[in-house]
Amino acid sequence: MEIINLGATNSILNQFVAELRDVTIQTDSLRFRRNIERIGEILSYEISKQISYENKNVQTPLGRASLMVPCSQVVISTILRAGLPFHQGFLNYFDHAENAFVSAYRKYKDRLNFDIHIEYIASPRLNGKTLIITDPMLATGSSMELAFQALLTKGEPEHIHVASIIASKQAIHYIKEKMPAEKTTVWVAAIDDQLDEHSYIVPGLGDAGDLAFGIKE
Ligand SMILES: O=P(O)(O)OC[C@H]1O[C@H](OP(=O)(O)OP(=O)(O)O)[C@H](O)[C@@H]1O
Ligand SMILES: O=c1cc[nH]c(=O)[nH]1
Ligand SMILES: [Mg+2]
Repeated sequence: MEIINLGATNSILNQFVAELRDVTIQTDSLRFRRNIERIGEILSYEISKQISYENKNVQTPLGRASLMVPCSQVVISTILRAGLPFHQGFLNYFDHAENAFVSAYRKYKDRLNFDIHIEYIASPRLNGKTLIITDPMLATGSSMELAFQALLTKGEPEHIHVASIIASKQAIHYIKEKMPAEKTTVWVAAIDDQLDEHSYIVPGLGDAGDLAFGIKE
C-alpha cells in the first residue's frame, strides 16, 4: 500500500494545515471549513495524476486541439460530518464525479471507550470505479475501516484512494492491515505520532467536526 504524505514536501498546503491546527485561528469556523476545502482541492489535483486518461480532440475557434483528459469513473465518498467541507473541495475539481455519503460516529460506552456506529449510507454502484474516501481525520482508523466495509456492499471498486488531512501513525498501521494493499493509496497532509486517552490525535487539531459545525450535544 502506498502512503503519500504531501506535507513532507514544502508547499502552500502546509500553511492551510498550520491554520487548521492553530488555536488562535481555528475558531474562525468559516476559515476552518474553507481551509479543509482548499486541502481537498490540492489532494484532488495530486490524485488526478494517478487516474486513467484518454485522448480527446477539441474544436477551438481556430483549429483542433488534441489533449489527454481523465476517463476514470470517480466516486467521491465522505464520512459525515467533518468530511463535508473536505468533500466539497474534491467536488470542486472532480465535478463530474458520482458521490457517496456514510455516517459514522463514536458511541461512548463510558468516558474513554467507544464503538463506531454506521447508520446511513447513500452510494452509487462502485464496481470497477475509482473510489476516493475522504475524511479529514484518521485517529484510530476505525471510522475509515467501517465506512469502507459499508461501501463494499455497493460493489468492488477498481482502486481506492483514502484521502485525509491528519493521520496518526497508529491509523496508518491500522489502515495498512484492514484495507486491500494492492489497490489502496493513502494520501495525507500530515502524520502525527500519538493519540491521547480519548483517541484524539496529538498534536492534531482537536475535534474537526465541532470546529467546522459546532459542538454537538
Ligand atoms: O479514526 P477514528 O478514531 O475513527 O476517528 C476519526 C473520525 O473522527 C472524526 O469524526 P467524529 O467521530 O468526531 O464525527 P463528527 O465528524 O461528526 O464530529 C473524523 O472525521 C473521523 O470520521
Ligand atoms: O483527533 C481527532 C480524533 C477524532 N476526531 C477528530 O475530529 N479529531
Ligand atoms: Mg467529531
